[in-house]
Amino acid sequence: MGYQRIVIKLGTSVLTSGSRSLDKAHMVELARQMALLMHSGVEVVLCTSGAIAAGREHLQYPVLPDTMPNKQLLAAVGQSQLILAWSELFSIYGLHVGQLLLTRADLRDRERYLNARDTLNALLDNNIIPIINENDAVATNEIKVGDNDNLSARAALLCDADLLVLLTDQKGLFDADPRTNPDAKLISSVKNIDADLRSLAGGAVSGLGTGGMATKLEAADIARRAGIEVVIASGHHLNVITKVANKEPVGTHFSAIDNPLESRKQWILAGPASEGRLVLDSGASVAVTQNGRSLLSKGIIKVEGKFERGAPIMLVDEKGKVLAKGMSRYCASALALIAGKHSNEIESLLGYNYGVAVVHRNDMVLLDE
Ligand SMILES: Nc1ncnc2c1ncn2[C@@H]1O[C@H](COP(=O)(O)OP(=O)(O)O)[C@@H](O)[C@H]1O
Ligand SMILES: N[C@@H](CCC(=O)OP(=O)(O)O)C(=O)O
Repeated sequence: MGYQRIVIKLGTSVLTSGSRSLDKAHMVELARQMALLMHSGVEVVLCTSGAIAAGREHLQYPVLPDTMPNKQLLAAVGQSQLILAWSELFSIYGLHVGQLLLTRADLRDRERYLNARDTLNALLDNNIIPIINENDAVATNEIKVGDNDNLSARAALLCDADLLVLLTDQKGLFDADPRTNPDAKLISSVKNIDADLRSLAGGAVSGLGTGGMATKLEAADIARRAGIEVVIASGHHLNVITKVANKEPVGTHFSAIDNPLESRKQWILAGPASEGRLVLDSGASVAVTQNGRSLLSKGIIKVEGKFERGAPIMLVDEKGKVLAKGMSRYCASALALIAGKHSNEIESLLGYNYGVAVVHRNDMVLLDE
């Protein structure tokens, strides 16, 4: 059984072929491959970078101070050029495109998340290619990260894809950065993303890219935990898109986990970055990770960061190892008061009680390897 719905992320390095401007000739080739899939009944969602690069090109490489508003200026100008280019290229193959500019806020808010999902499905149901990019004009912190790798993973969760393809300027994930290590070897398949594997991935070097391999691994981990296979490959490999769609061995393949998260936990995992951290004692760490229990106040050693009730937080052990991501039932200041105390003291200490579990197991996604 082939893939039915594929999210394809094209990094800046692929769209510019390492130059300062969009490589329209290569974009035609990529559009041809995606059109071939669409016409064969495989649904394609395109997550495209390149707005900032396109903006610089359109304005003829203005010398601008490296400020956030100027990056947003370039992205705002470039996005219109980018979507125009994709619209014209796909029209060659008889396909229309629809633009979705998303931010983390759109994916954090459940209603906006569901609205975006409905739009994606409506476009695909009508054989129209959804084209997604970060809404850089308003999403300042995302421009600083500029991370379309993670955006494409969230798009894959949003549209319930069965494959995420991250195309870049390297053949895949290597055991070291191939730019600086000529002896680096390509890793062809990954069954588990652990700290050792993450340590192989450096940041962006191409100068035009933003995410680097580190964000590609973050994206791969989110997608695979939701049951979505992932491939990282070179956007310049001959027929890379059709080959990956046909399950030919190209790039680095990441297996999906056997028991994918249900949709609410996918939403927690792919939701906003964590705002706080709870340090758990050894007993709570075992209870949460090995016994699947909820986190009680007694097991909290330390509360780090400021966050409100319902905010996503990271649960770590005494050595700082990340154990889980969850939604806290209490704000940071309340947790600081009840940390280390027995659950039956909550009411007396706070004057209110949202329940014994500080983070309920149904609001928790385990991340320990
Ligand atoms: N272990 C690794 N394997 C492959 N590439 C790596 C690795 N570590 C760092 N990199 C760097 O990540 C870059 C790809 O990320 P990036 O420049 O952001 O491209 P894109 O624009 O496609 O996101 C590669 O050009 C490479 O220099
Ligand atoms: N929204 C930005 C995306 C930046 C980004 O993630 O770039 P890359 O690391 O090349 O995928 C743009 O279109 O330039």
